[in-house]
Amino acid sequence: MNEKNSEHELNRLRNQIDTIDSQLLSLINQRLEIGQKVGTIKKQTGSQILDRTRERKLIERLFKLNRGPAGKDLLRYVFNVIITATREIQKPKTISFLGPEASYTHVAALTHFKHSGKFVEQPNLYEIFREVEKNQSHFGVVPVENSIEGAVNHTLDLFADFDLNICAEHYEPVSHDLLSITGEAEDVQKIYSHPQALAQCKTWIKKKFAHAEIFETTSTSKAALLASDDKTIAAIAGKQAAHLYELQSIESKIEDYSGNITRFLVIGKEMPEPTGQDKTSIMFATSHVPGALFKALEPVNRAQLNMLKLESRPTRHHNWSYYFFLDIEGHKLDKRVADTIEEIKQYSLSLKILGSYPVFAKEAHEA
Ligand SMILES: C=C(O[C@@H]1C=C(C(=O)O)C=C[C@H]1O)C(=O)O
Repeated sequence: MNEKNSEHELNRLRNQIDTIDSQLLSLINQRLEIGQKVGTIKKQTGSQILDRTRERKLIERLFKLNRGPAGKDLLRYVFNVIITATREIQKPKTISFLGPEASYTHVAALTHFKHSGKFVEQPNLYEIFREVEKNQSHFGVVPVENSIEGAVNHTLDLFADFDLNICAEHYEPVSHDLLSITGEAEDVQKIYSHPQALAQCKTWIKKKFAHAEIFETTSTSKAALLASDDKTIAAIAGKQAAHLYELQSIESKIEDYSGNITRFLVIGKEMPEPTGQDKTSIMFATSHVPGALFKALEPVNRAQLNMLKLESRPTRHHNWSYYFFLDIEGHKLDKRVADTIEEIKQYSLSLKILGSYPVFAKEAHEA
């Protein structure tokens, strides 16, 4: 095929793709409209939006119908997104995240909710908790722990101030870029980022940008936004922020350790049902006497429950008194878990169940 012919053929094929895309768009919208009608019936009959049996049958039917080249994984992935959107339209959800757009919390929120819902940015973590408490948002997404830097203390402290449930957990890989308008290292005089990201890259910064002044921002995307206005500012942020704020990468993967991952929590007022693979998070304060923590944890050991995490934070009410944040295996409706929590309560000054929720399964968010 000569150049002219192949260009002609390419145009013809792309026109076909455009026609198919128009049909797909129209079909997706038709499906969503039908979903809305199904939603109205469910509301009248008082039935639940989610119908897992119907969803499973629907996917199985498509697998049987399929003649390729699409594989099962692709079909599951594509239809999962469409089904999530169909569920969402029956009962729209509002989700608060740490703004501005393209922060890691935003990315985690989008991935967790499969881009379905109304995503609203908040200027800080406190506002996320407050929006959910005031019923302005159904859910909030907050970072709680990073594999390099450890606990996000601010989030833990907010659990003491608000009575909200943990409804889910989400793990999101985090890889940082140094970003600026020009993408030239010699233009950089200041480095902006969230304290967690700065800490995750501190050795790299010391080695490569010892001369730069460091400034903390409320989020990595806020740093990117500020960098998009001044070529002497470089932001440590993710690829999504680079894209959104039209920044160039000076260097990628600048975190001090690879495999960097952040655990996020979805907070809300819902209480997830047991799934058989759950975690329960509690917080409690022990009295300031020798052996208090040991006594409080003994029931966990006796019940042979797996302890998944233990963190401590000052209560801020009295010096040297602490809140302990404990994650254990199982759901609070499991008798063994409920009895253990009752026992811990007896050795605690106060105890709050933060929630029982399914253990994160990566596949659930891919498929
Ligand atoms: C549309 C419905 O509601 C939900 C969405 C489904 C879908 O997108 O096909 C299927 C089952 C339900 O979880 C339904 O019940 O048919």
